[in-house]
Amino acid sequence: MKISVIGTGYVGLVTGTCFAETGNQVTCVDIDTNKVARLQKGEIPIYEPGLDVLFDRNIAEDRLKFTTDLVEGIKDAEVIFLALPTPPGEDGSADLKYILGVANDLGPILKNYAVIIDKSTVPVGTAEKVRAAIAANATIDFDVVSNPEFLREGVAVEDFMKPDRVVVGTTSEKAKKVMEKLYAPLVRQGNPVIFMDERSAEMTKYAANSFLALKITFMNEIANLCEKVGANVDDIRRGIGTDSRIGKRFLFAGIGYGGSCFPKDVQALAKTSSDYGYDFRTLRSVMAVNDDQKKKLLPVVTEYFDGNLKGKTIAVWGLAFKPYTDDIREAPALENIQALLDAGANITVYDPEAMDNVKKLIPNITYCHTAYAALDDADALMIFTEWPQFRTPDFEKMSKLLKDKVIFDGRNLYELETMRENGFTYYSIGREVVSPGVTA
Ligand SMILES: NC(=O)c1ccc[n+]([C@@H]2O[C@H](COP(=O)([O-])OP(=O)(O)OC[C@H]3O[C@@H](n4cnc5c(N)ncnc54)[C@H](O)[C@@H]3O)[C@@H](O)[C@H]2O)c1
Ligand SMILES: O=c1ccn([C@@H]2O[C@H](COP(=O)(O)OP(=O)(O)O[C@H]3O[C@H](CO)[C@@H](O)[C@H](O)[C@H]3O)[C@@H](O)[C@H]2O)c(=O)[nH]1
Repeated sequence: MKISVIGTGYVGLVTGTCFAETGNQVTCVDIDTNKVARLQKGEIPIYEPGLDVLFDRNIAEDRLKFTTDLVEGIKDAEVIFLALPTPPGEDGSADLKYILGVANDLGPILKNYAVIIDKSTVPVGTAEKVRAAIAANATIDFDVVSNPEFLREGVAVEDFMKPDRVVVGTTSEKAKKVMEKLYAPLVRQGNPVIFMDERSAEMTKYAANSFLALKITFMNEIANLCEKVGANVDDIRRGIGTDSRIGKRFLFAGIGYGGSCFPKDVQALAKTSSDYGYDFRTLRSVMAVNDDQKKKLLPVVTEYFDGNLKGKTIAVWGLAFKPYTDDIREAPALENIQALLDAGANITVYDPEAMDNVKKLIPNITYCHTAYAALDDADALMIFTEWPQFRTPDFEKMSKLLKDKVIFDGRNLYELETMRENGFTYYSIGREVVSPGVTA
């Protein structure tokens, strides 16, 4: 098939590359000239494991192209993906200006029947708006389909190539056939392509993200209670996750959820609810609890240093909102670093992939080449991202480098017993505090 992808960010680039990999002819369009120039030179502008192999192969085999020219980009396309940003507007609703802007541009330049696919996360009713915007200027037949994307950053290629399910919102039989053909190579193991009306498809995406955010937030509240009653949240996770009705995944308590999706999508669903006169109380709680959770370790660190962080050096491990990505959107680390700086602390940081992105936002901290370099002469370590390389560090080396052997861990990386054996003071989430000389 001839496919066009408009918007070549995390979703667009993965979508374009993966559909080239299944043998289609793909052109990716973006208005960011710098990004397109890099892509045309064979450079991937994001860090996404496994994407490079597919990207290089499909460019070499001439199935994957990049352009800034929309007319050229959609020429002869049977399928046109909209993988454009939908950031939160001032009132929390998803801002549709990018999607509707492109929809307005598409009308006059469509020259053959095409299925236009909303891949972006968009509120209920958007497909109707996109259809109306295109139809206002179009002279030929087209369909608009809602096809939300469920990939996770860091494992995007795997999620895309082997999706748990594909959700397609359309009532057009013609579009349905195109979508079946497009996705057939990705669902050969029998994972379903679930057809529904477009409003339900749009809502499914928000329901999925909000439910996952709720699941994490519930565990974060259990963790907060564990700290008070003297229980261990990791044991509770294992104890409940083995119940197949609950499931093992997305039960890890921590320093709050971040990223480009959960925060904005929970907010957007809450806004949709209030627009329709429904008070979605669990969503309001999820947002409020997560805001607090992200700041949870700040008073703990401050109290440890007797209420005064002035002149203290805090080492930070992890900046990305999660491992295996350089994405720092809504990353808990950033808010915490800013608060520590405001309190007069100095910061030394290490992240294997995300430091370049943070440098642009927070230039006045020390970026280190290794995790250990960040610890040199620091008064304490804070951990915000569970990169695998932080999981089994050399505790002896850490002891020598840190001025004070204290760790504030927002991701529960270490066993309490290990920290006790190594003589650290160790604060984590939903577990007892480890203090040297104090037995469990
Ligand atoms: N990032 C994820 O993991 C993920 C997963 C599922 C769904 N989504 C949803 O997918 C959508 C895109 O997210 P993303 O993370 O890929 O965003 P992104 O910011 O990484 O990429 C969007 C791209 O669109 C380009 N763009 C903006 N206006 C344009 C225009 N008029 N023409 C062509 N290109 C234009 C931007 O330059 C940018 O490269 C959002 O709705 C998001 O909620 C994201
Ligand atoms: O048990 C868990 C799992 C995740 N998180 C946090 O939740 C956030 C989101 O993580 P994850 O869902 O893995 O990353 P995303 O790439 O943001 O993916 C989510 O958002 C995408 C964009 O909508 C969807 O496509 C995906 O299905 C959905 O998982 C991160 O801050 C994680 O640290 C936890 O705190 N505990």
